[in-house]
Amino acid sequence: MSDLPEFIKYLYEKYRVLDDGSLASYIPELTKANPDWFAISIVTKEGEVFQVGDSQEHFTIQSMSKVFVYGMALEDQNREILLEKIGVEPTGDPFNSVIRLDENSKRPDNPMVNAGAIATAGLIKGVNATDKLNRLLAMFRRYIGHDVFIDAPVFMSERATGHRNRALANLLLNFGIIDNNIEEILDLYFQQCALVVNCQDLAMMAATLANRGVNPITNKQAVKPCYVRDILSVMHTCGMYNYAGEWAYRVGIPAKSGVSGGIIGVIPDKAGIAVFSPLIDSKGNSVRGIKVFEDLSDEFDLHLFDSPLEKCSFLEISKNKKDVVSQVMGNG
Ligand SMILES: NC(=O)CC[C@H](N)C(=O)O
Repeated sequence: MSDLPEFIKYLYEKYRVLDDGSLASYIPELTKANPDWFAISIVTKEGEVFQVGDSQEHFTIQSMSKVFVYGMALEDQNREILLEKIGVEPTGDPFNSVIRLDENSKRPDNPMVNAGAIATAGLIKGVNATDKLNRLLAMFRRYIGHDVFIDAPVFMSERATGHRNRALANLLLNFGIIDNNIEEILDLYFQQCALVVNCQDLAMMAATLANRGVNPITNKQAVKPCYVRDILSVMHTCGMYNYAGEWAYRVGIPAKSGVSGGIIGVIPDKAGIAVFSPLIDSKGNSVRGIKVFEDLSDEFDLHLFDSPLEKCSFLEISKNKKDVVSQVMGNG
């Protein structure tokens, strides 16, 4: 019997009361989120689902989309062409910074920051804008396993206010990274960010990556297995922006966050994890999300560099922790 269901309930209770952080407000529509929303979902590579809280609440995927669109660009172009246009170096800068793109004058540092993600959107193939969007939606559908749609008000809200992203796109054009259909590329980028998901969907998408690109429920291949390694590498080094180093140190799970308050993490060959709580810190990462991932990583030895000898059998907790959990949950 796995201890996981009880443990995530415990984490939910432990961090529900934490109300640090604030709602993202630079995209006006995101301020409509309820700060109390909180969910933890885990999907194993066999398709088993464990979850607690508001796991069916809808929100937009925001920057977590960058992971999946990067995978699609890898398939559409190939590794070398992509590397010429977009690097794989962490920036240490905020996700929406223009500084390094201008200073480097060549290419965005990585596909997980906005500059790199806009460049990635520019590399998606299709005969016209509609075709590109349809291909993108079909790709998301393969990961999630059911029909998907775009939140039009969030899309319009970001399109109307995304001046910084527009500035990045203009710099990318200046450096010859994207061609001059800037508004079309930005639309695709804003649309991918406005994809509607819930926490369970996110965990399923992460589980698909954990399962080498195959959705554990539908058994459909969402991305070619040879690219999963590339995707997880950039998640590991760049997925948490200017917190990526500390995250790799403390949590050690390839992950990606979004300003709507989600964080996805991939445990290769085991499971996908998603936490959703819209209160974010100054770096754009969910406050409760970080805490939950830290505890899960510690408790189940999920850090990539935990010694294999010390790793406990997946999803079982220690006797001491069991006592703490029982006390908090009121059944000890
Ligand atoms: N970190 C994020 O989630 C940012 C995504 C948002 N759509 C933006 O471009 O600013």
